[in-house]
This record gives sequence, structure tokens and C-alpha cells, in this order.
Amino acid sequence: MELTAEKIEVKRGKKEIIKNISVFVKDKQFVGLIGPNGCGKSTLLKSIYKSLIPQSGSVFLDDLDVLKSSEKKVSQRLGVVGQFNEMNFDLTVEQMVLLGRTPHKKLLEPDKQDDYQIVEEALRRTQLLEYRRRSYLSLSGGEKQRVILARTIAQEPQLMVLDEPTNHLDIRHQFEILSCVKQLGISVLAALHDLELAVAYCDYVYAIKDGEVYAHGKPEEVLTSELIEDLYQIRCQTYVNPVTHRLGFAYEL
Ligand SMILES: Nc1ncnc2c1ncn2[C@@H]1O[C@H](COP(=O)(O)OP(=O)(O)OP(=O)(O)O)[C@@H](O)[C@H]1O
Repeated sequence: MELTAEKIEVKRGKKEIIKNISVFVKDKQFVGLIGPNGCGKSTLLKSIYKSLIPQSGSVFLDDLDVLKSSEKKVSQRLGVVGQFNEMNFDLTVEQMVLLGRTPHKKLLEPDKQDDYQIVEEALRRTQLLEYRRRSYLSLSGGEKQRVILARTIAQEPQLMVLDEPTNHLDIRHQFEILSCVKQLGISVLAALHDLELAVAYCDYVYAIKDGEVYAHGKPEEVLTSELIEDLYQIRCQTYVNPVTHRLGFAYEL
């Protein structure tokens, strides 16, 4: 599934938060959004997954016009792992993940054998099988993050949007969650803060600064010392990481 988001503009009061941004995700591509706090990554993602309506621009999933389509139609194709996963009522982990099936059901349609199989597979992929009877609210931040990913996997989207999915996660789980998403073999658009993770997982990145696309391309081409210094206002030296053999970054204020 391809995402084509073109000429997106978002204003809040007089402030232009997103200034004419276009972003493309090709079929099965893993695309990263990077940039400093407040540059507009979450706002751009929200306007793509319809949590806010941009002042102008268009968003298409293949030929589905997202901004003009029902939430149900969009949710059958697009899944979201957001930044904040708090809720006030308690469900078990399994019940939470079953909610991912909602877009594929009619109103009040009961859960079927198929739904339970899909949930089981999502719990397995996120290593949550042992947690299925646990209360969601009793989980740690990192465990909750994995449940939200499992719920989104159970939704069976063809495009997944992730807003800083590695928040709350220890180093191993940061790699695991992104590997798990990559193994789904679907199109992905993810806001990431960790540039080494961006190099490890992204086929393509967009660097955002002050609500505009500052640079875009393959991670190894975009993530130069000069770009990182401009983008984050920090001294940076790139090198070949001796362990991963990929691009690495050393920083100093
Ligand atoms: N409703 C709003 N009213 C006014 N300003 C807003 C509103 N929503 C977002 N902003 C501002 O827009 C800018 C972009 O915010 P956004 O959350 O998109 O940034 P971000 O790149 O995702 O940041 P972070 O890396 O910190 O998550 C910020 O300066 C934020 O304060």
C-alpha cells in the first residue's frame, strides 16, 4: 500500500506548524521522520491518520482519499501506534488486543475464531503471550507500548504509522519493536528520535525542521554531520559503528 500525503498545511492560531509538507511511502517501504522536539512530526502524523484535519493538502492510501473517507474504511487499512497510551478503564491484555479487530466488524458483531487466532499471533509476535490475562493498567510503560503494537498488528493494517514507538523501551526492546514492525512486511511511517535506529530500519527518511522538509533521501545520504548539526543544533561526528558496521553518530553540546 502506498501513502501519498501532499502539500499538507496545519495552522494553530497564527502559527504555521506544518508548512506545505509532502511525504510519500512506497509499498512495503519503512520511512522515518526525524527532527528536533517541536518541529512538527506528531502534527504531521496526526494529519495523515486523520486525528486532525489539515488546513490544506491531501492524503491518499493507494486511491482511498483518507480525509474524505469514513474512520472505519481508513482503520481497515491504516494502524497507529501513538505516543501516549493512557486510558481510564481497565481491560486485560487480550481484550485490549482484540479491540484491534473492531474496524473489521459490524456493530456488536461477536469475536470469532479467526479474531482470536489473529490476536494470538499478534501476542506471539510482540512476546506477550504470557501477559494475556494481565490487567493493562498494571503494566509498565514499555509493556503497554508492546500491547498497543499488538493491538495495531491485530488490526491487520497495510500501512502502520508510529509516533516515537521506542519511547519507554529499553535498548533491547527498541530493536525488538522495530524488528517486529519490519517483519510485518507492510508500509511504515515512523517518527524516530534515535538516528542509529533510523539507519538500521529505514529505507528512506524525511528530516523535518520548523514545520518544513529540510532534507529527504536514504538515511546514509541524508544523515551527514552537517545536516545533524543544523537540524539539532549540536556538534556531531559520524563514523562507521564497529559493532553494527552501519553509520554511527557521536554528539557533544
Ligand atoms: N493545538 C496546538 N496549538 C498550538 N500549538 C500547537 C498545537 N499543537 C502543536 N503545537 C505546536 O506545534 C509544534 C509541533 O508540535 P509536534 O508535537 O508536532 O512536534 P514534534 O516534532 O512531534 O515534537 P516531539 O519530538 O517533542 O514529540 C510545537 O511547537 C507545538 O507546541
